Amino acid sequence: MHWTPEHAQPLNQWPEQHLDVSSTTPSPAHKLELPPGGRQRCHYAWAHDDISALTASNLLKRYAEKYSGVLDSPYERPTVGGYGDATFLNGAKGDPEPWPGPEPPYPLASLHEGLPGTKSGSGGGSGGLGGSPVLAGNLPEPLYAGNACGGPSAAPEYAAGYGGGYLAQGYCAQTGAALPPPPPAALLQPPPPPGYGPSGPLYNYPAGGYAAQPGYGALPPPPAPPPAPYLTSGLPAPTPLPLPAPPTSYSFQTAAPGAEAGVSLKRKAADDGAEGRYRKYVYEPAKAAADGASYPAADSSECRGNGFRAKPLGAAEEASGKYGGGVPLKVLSSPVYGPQLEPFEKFPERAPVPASRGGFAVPSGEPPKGVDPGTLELVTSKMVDCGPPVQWADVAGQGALKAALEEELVWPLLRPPAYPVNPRSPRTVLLFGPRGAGKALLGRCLATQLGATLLRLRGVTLAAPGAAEGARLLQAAFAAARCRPPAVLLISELDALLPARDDGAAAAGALQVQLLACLDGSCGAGADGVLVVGTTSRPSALDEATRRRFALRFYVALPDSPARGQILQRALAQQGCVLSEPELAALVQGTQGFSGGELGQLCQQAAAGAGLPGLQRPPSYKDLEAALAKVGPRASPKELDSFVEWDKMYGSGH
Ligand SMILES: Nc1ncnc2c1ncn2[C@@H]1O[C@H](COP(=O)(O)OP(=O)(O)OP(=O)(O)O)[C@@H](O)[C@H]1O
Ligand SMILES: [Mg+2]
Repeated sequence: MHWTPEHAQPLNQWPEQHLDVSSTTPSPAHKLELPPGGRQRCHYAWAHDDISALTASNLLKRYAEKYSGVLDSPYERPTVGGYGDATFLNGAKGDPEPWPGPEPPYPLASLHEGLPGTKSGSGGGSGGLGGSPVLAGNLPEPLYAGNACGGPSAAPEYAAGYGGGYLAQGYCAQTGAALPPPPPAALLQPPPPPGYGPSGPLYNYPAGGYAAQPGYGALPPPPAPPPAPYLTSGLPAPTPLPLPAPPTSYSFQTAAPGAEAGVSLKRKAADDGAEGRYRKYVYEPAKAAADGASYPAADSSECRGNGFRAKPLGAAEEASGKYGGGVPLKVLSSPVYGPQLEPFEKFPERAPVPASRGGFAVPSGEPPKGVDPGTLELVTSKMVDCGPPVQWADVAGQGALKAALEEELVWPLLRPPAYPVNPRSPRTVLLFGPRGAGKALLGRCLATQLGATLLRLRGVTLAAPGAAEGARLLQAAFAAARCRPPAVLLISELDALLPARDDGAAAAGALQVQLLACLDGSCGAGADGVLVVGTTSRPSALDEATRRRFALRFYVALPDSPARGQILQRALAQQGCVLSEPELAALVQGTQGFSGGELGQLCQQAAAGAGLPGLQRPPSYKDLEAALAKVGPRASPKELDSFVEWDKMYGSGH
């Protein structure tokens, strides 16, 4: 400052002059009250804002020397008790008042932004560097306009856990964790909105990473999160995003959900969440029976329905009796779902029937009323199915259908007390779909699940001897079923019992009349413990009277690709043929539209092509390719469409 005589006068008489700035720290006498609003302006008598070039360069040089070390040195968190926000924000030490008035024209990040608990967007003394809080924190006050008027002379210090009035609601004070030195460049930009960090990854997962998804196997936890990148916005990391919904899919071995025709989204949606629920339906290649049969033949002398072994009654069997009539059954508990799923429990053993009565006999020893004993004997010997038990897992695919059958039919029949709402659980179900799609197989499976004796009839067989004879056999079958509960009466090709719509032959009518009477319960079908399963590949041939007699009507669609693969593998394994993965995949692809029955025929055809009977070697892929020329799918696309249409109109959906 150049001394002149005017300067001898008292200060306040000094003429307005420009200040020759040599320090920006005004002496106490010059400390200004902050003007309301707006940025602080310093107007001293001698202040003027143009300084000589020499002075400016001296200043720059001095500051450059003085602070070059600071800029290069790592950021050290200011010690406790240093200057708090107040100092910085207001250029007046310890002044707790927030920066008065409206925010400065643009949201400057205050010195403390970037520290959890700092007031975001607050008017701040940080000047010139565009909201570079921490960098600003490193720099001396000359760079802060706010401090030009009495700011601290040293880098501001932050009280650990600072919680002064400047903190916006909801922010927690910095807890003393040293902040990593911020990337200076990143701090030169205006603070991004909360939740967005620098160009690096979004910091949005909890410190411990995501918990493994329940049920779908523990997802590998994501790598430990990097140290929280300093968010230039100065805001604490946003709350973690909600965990992603676990993936939805059936857990048992079939195609992707919905791949099976007619699978209702409702049921799928209802079941998607039950992880592992359908695990019990997983299709397991059967243990090839010694004689190569698809199922180990049961010992027919012990035939009790599906080849059950007789076993002395246990206490549980005594206690039951719901379906036992005179023949108490072990109380079946419904299969346990979910991860703790037990392997499908052995279906109950049926109580032994004294050998003297053999075969299918009335528990009380009395033949059912109105039924000729000879006919009864015929029915018993011809109709009782002594095939091996069929578990859900023996039926490839059909996941949603199996679940519907179990929930709407098996459970209510097995556990009436658990279903008080529906005192009369359905006792009639119609399975319709293409030939060989597995309708009879499912009927047998129902008998196994119910621990029931299985009586099998074929519409064609009943109709063959004439309607009158057929009607008599039908009546005997129902009576036999009634006196050996629980029993499943499986009537295949139901449509054959009805007169062909076009010829209206009266004879067949008698058969249909008998069928409807029996379905109405007049010959035992309504009795407890008798389930009638009708199957047809011509549902449209059923008239309304017959259709309405079946409380449930389910579409048995052709197997999807995974199911075809499982059926092929099982059939070929029984012939000692093992295909490579690519060969099996090609075969599955090449048998699109085949039913389970047709796949079995294909394998038999291939085996036949693999050498003379008795000299056969296991069929090879080439034999299968050759067999494809002879065995093809019977159901036409038009026919398949008609099934879907009928299902939409009359099906129970699943
Ligand atoms: N989903 C499946 N899983 C395993 N095997 C199957 C499946 N579908 C059909 N099969 C096999 O195909 C053959 C025919 O099955 P099934 O008799 O149940 O067909 P269907 O629908 O009753 O035929 P139809 O309409 O001619 O009476 C059986 O050997 C059965 O084991
Ligand atoms: Mg059948």
